[in-house]
Amino acid sequence: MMRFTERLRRAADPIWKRSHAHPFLTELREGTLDVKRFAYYLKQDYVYLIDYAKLFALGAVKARDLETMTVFSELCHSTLCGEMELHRGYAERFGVPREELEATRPSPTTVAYAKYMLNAAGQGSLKDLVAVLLPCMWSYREIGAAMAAVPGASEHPLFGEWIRMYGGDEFGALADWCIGLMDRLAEGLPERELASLEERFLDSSRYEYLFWDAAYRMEEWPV
Ligand SMILES: Cc1ncc(CN)c(N)n1
Repeated sequence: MMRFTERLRRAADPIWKRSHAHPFLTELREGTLDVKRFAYYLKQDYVYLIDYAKLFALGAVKARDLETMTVFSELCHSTLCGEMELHRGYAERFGVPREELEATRPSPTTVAYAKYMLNAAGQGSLKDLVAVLLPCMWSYREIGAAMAAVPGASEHPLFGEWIRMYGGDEFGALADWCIGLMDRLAEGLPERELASLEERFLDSSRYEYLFWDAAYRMEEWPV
């Protein structure tokens, strides 16, 4: 029988393909992305990750067993002290002080995506929370691995560090754990509930696409 996450991956394929083909990612892979766009992305991603870390904290609260609770608290810690350290390192290279990074005004897309996730997770149970966060972990792992396989991409003087983080084994193992958890939580659920989780997963996948697009456009509030 097909695993639930296989069904999710298939359903999201047209959206994920659009992300892989987005100029933000093709130019990042080729090393030609405008540094201004990359810096904009990192600042937006930094404030997005603050809410994302809260999502993991909420996962620890909603977990029903100690193992799940422990991994969610590790995910929260690794976001705040591992992933966001990458962003702080880049900010330092760009001469952006830490306070300025943290005070970044979230773009309309950043607000919409982060609040969508927190709202869905806050109102639902652990399976809803995992369905909304899964595209974030899984698509970055897929994007990172694809980029790391491009000869020379991981050694790029600017983008290499980003590619090594998301294409690396540590990030990959955490993404795998989230995939396994989704499958376990979906076991035995009626089709109506599976379809609702799939919709959550697809909406987050759409927001992932929008996030790349907003970064490429360097989206700002119109007024
Ligand atoms: C928007 C977004 N989505 C996912 C990830 C990977 N944690 C991220 N850094 N930023």
